[in-house]
Amino acid sequence: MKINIAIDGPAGSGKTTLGRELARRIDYHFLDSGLFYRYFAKLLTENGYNPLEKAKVIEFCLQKKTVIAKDPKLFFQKLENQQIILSHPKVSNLASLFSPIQELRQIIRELIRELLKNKGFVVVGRDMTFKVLPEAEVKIFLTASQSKRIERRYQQLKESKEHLSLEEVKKDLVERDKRDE
Ligand SMILES: Nc1ncnc2c1ncn2[C@@H]1O[C@H](COP(=O)(O)OP(=O)(O)OP(=O)(O)O)[C@@H](O)[C@H]1O
Ligand SMILES: Nc1ccn([C@H]2C[C@H](O)[C@@H](COP(=O)(O)O)O2)c(=O)n1
Repeated sequence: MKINIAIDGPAGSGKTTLGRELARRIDYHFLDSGLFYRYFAKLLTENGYNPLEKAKVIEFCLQKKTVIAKDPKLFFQKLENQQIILSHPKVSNLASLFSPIQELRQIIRELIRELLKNKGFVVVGRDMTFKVLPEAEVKIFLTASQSKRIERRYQQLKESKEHLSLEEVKKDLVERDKRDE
């Protein structure tokens, strides 16, 4: 019988690295909740919404959630196809503008719970073990010191095309830690 495994922890703690590898080894689906926030933020922006128009944003996202829940396979395919674009720091910035909207967070949490009900997922994200999937059969909380995580993120970006200075990486990660508190 399959179960769900939730991995939580701050930015740069290694959730994605561990989650992907674990899912590969035990032949589970891997789900990165951060991609959901990024997907919605990108879609909202492309459709002309801004985070100040809260009511409109919520209405749009509720509609999208219903459509996605009807055909999860198509949605997973879209996330897979858009992975590189969604991982871009520009999309990360968009996500951080929309993700403080509590109602949007609730919509995404409900969507994730709906998609995970058939089990067999390794899911990663910063509120996975206590807000989204508190009943997950296995819960892992990863952490590392802030300075280690800054160093890792800096190296990670250095290896990609999106090279940022150590100061920029530090500022971004410290801000993200504050938002996640
Ligand atoms: N245990 C580890 N030791 C050293 N480096 C690691 C370790 N785990 C992950 N890393 C490296 O740290 C970087 C960040 O890891 P990863 O993307 O998995 O973190 P994350 O928690 O998913 O971050 P975010 O929440 O920002 O998406 C990657 O370059 C990864 O290779
Ligand atoms: N469980 C989650 C996952 C992500 N977010 C927010 C935080 C960021 O603003 C954005 C992108 O996350 P990332 O892909 O960088 O991990 O989504 C969240 O609030 N809860």
